[in-house]
Amino acid sequence: MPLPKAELHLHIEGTLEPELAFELAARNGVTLPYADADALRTAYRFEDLQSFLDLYYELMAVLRTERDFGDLADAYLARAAAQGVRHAEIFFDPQAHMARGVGMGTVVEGLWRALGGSQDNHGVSTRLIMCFLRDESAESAMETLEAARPYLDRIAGIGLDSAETGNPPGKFREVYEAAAALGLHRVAHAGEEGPPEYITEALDVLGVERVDHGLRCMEDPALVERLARERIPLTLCPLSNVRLRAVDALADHPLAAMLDAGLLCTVNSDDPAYFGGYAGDNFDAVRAALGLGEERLRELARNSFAASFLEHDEERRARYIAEVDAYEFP
Ligand SMILES: Nc1ncnc2[nH]cnc12
Ligand SMILES: [Zn+2]
Repeated sequence: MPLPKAELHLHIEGTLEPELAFELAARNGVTLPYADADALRTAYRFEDLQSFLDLYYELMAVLRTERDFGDLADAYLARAAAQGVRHAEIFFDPQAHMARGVGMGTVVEGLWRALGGSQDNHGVSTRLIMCFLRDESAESAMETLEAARPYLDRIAGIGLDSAETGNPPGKFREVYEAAAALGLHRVAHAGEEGPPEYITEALDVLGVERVDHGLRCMEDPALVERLARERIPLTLCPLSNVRLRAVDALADHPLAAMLDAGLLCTVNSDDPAYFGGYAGDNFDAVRAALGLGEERLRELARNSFAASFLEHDEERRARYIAEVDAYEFP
């Protein structure tokens, strides 16, 4: 049995495996510019975040119906469960679908087909986090929040993703204020490719409760000290960082140094179909590359539940953490 863990940084569109992409393309009469799943896989060589995002958005063309979104999420939940994920907080990018004429209702209700039965079918509790695309306008983000109003009983929080450089968090101050007034949780990608100042801005201007990635905080010792003191969770994605060249190699990843600095780190998969591994694969990879011992792995798993939005169910959180404490490594 794998180490129990929560996954807190997972883009559902980034779980689209090439085989499912071709199946959905055939179902929806969409032509993909690749001969087959293997040919598509060979295109997964990225220079940086933008070169990944270009392919990520291109492949979304196959997602059209509620059934498609449900099948996508169900496939993820099955894989995640097999790797010890007990709780998943799942990002989705509605603007990328609405721009193609796929409505908010299709996306949310489609995802809910899988999420609604996830506890019973996979033993995985879930939360849904709606992300705004930071390379789109602040007005578009606000319109997206408005479009989500009928579905807010399904949505636990908001996030901010897509091309970071040149799109600082402060651009989205108003929509984050509006989301806070609606009682939504707030997170944002910051410090993946962008500078440490974006992390500070996400905290101070957007009021985020967790920072997604946050890797580049290590360039600013005062910021590291603050993040540690305030117990701000960071959702790190080691295999993503290697594939998108935020770090040269896994052995150079600062995760161990971040834990030593007292940061509340978690390990997640980001876009597992593209980056070579799901949550458990990321744990295995850092264990091997960084020589993390059992207590460090247990700390990462405990952190994932401590940082999750389970405030409505503290009993469940305590049960998950007790499972981590009792876990015996093989
Ligand atoms: N790693 C990442 N960074 C920013 N936006 C994303 N969208 C999907 N994956 C992302
Ligand atoms: Zn991400």
